[in-house]
Amino acid sequence: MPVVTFDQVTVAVESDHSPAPKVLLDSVNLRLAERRVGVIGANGSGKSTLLRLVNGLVQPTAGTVAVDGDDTVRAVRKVRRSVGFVFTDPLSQLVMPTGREDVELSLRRSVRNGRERQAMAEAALHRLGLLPLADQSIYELSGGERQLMALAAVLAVEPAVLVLDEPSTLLDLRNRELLRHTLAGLEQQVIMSTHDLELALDMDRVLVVEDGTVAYDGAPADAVAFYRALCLDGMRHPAGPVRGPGTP
Ligand SMILES: Nc1ncnc2c1ncn2[C@@H]1O[C@H](COP(=O)(O)OP(=O)(O)OP(=O)(O)O)[C@@H](O)[C@H]1O
Repeated sequence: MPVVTFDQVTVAVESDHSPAPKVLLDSVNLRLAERRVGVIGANGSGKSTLLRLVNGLVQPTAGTVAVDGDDTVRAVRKVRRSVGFVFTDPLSQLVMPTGREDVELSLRRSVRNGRERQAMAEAALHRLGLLPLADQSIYELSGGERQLMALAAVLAVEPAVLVLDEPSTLLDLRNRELLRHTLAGLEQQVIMSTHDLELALDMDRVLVVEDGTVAYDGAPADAVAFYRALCLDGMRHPAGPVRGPGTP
């Protein structure tokens, strides 16, 4: 299994609202060697930032991130060959008119032979039940269908590490189960952020990100319990308890 390491990683950006930089992640240390790593946490806590560091889409302001010892900044090309990244919004990823063309484009670098590439694309589309939609315009697909198509395009090249940023947001129950089943059958390492706590429970290890730090790191059930407590506590302050409509 690949090993992804974060060594004293801080990400800070210039802020329009304050002279001090805004800290998105603060001194994160991690060694991820499990097959299934989940990342959960509130909106804006830093999950996407953490994931984007793994393939060099975000660079650390301080510290280093490495995949099997390869620095994600200095060896970014090598890292990107082994790390596949699936975005939350499939339209920021799918660039070709149809899903089939997109999957074939993904394979272009690694598979020179055209027929072989077509066969591999066919297999990747088949795996996610997408063959009937393969030649339809991307813009005529539903959000969930596009999300699966983006996953097929990344899975086709069989990256050693698969990073998924909230992959189930647009999926219905059936397709969410298909995603779970697909992830369960993958050989490679998966690092996935999600708001779907049931999906998080399928992982081997779960990180809870809170305000730019890893507030909990451990077994999925414990991490989910920690996160629930954190959220419910958060609802009690600073604005007071959340009241439903009609609450006196
Ligand atoms: N380039 C940037 N410049 C300024 N602020 C940023 C930038 N990227 C992210 N942020 C801020 O950093 C924080 C963490 O963002 P991030 O996208 O990592 O959160 P998240 O946990 O993935 O949230 P969500 O669950 O809503 O997707 C947010 O407050 C966000 O507004």
